[in-house]
Amino acid sequence: MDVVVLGEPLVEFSADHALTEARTFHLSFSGDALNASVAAAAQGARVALVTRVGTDEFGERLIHFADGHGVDSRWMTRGEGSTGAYVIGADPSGERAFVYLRHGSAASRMGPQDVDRSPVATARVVLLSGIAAAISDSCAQAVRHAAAAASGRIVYDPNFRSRLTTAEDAASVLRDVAPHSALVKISCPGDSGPLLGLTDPYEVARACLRLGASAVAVTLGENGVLLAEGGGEPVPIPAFRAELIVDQTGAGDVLAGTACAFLSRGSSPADAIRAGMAASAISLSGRGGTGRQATPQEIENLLRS
Ligand SMILES: Nc1ncnc2c1ncn2[C@@H]1O[C@H](COP(=O)(O)OP(=O)(O)O)[C@@H](O)[C@H]1O
Ligand SMILES: O=C(O)C(=O)C[C@H](O)[C@H](O)COP(=O)(O)O
Repeated sequence: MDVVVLGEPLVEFSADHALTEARTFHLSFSGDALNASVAAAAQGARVALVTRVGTDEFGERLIHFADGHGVDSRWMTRGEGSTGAYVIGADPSGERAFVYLRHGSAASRMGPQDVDRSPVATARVVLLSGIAAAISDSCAQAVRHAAAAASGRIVYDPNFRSRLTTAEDAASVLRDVAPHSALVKISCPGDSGPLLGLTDPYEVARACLRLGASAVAVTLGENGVLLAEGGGEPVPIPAFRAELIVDQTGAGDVLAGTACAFLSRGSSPADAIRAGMAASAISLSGRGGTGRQATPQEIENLLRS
């Protein structure tokens, strides 16, 4: 495999109104692990998603969705617990409001044994996230186990979610996984504030290098990325101009998945991140994290522009 992603795909129900009033929901398929897997597969990488879904209809639909987007679903096993889901509403302030329906889900029952029976140890690049580590203690063990099994080939996205974990526990996973990471992608201030107590991107980059990551991409939304590699000074990379912004959800996941695809074929962290940034700018024109995939040609055109 070029890229293996460990985590929980989610069925997404989204509304254009506040959840206190919404009556109609749009169904799509998302979750950070699925968003990133689909983005990596769109670049031609051989991608496996390692997860569990329920034996319910939604589990079946998630597997079909992954298959249909070129993601190898052989390690999406079906078992006890329901398929993870979440509901998104538009808060009157414009902020997205999330309700998770994932407690005790099938994916939350994963553990180190799921890693052992997957291609993690032999994959070129393995994408792990703080969300995967946050959904249960056994999943946190699986993430740490995968980091050790693919040491030096890990891309890590802390993706802090205060509804799923504490800043203290999330920081502990970051400290444990960073030394195994070829690249840490951390959002500032969203992840860096709670996990590192830092909101200056330069300080965040240096702190992640000190934790042992080989390279760090500090994501700054429309302000792009600050990229740092061991030994060098951090370099700001401006965002590509998005032609159309429909939904920012999942932009970071698309960046991470696309960067994994490029790293797996030997690109430098800087080239991989630039490709990821191009893909995420294009993805903003689609709804949710899997609504719009950039083609390799579109990325090439944007990188040349
Ligand atoms: N409005 C935007 N215009 C252009 N690119 C964007 C915009 N928002 C996000 N991006 C791109 O997506 C990347 C990730 O977005 P960000 O919101 O920082 O994600 P996350 O917080 O999940 O890491 C950014 O670094 C940037 O390259
Ligand atoms: O909370 C979870 O478990 C999710 O997976 C939610 C989302 O699908 C993405 O993670 C979006 O995250 P951003 O890329 O930061 O917009």
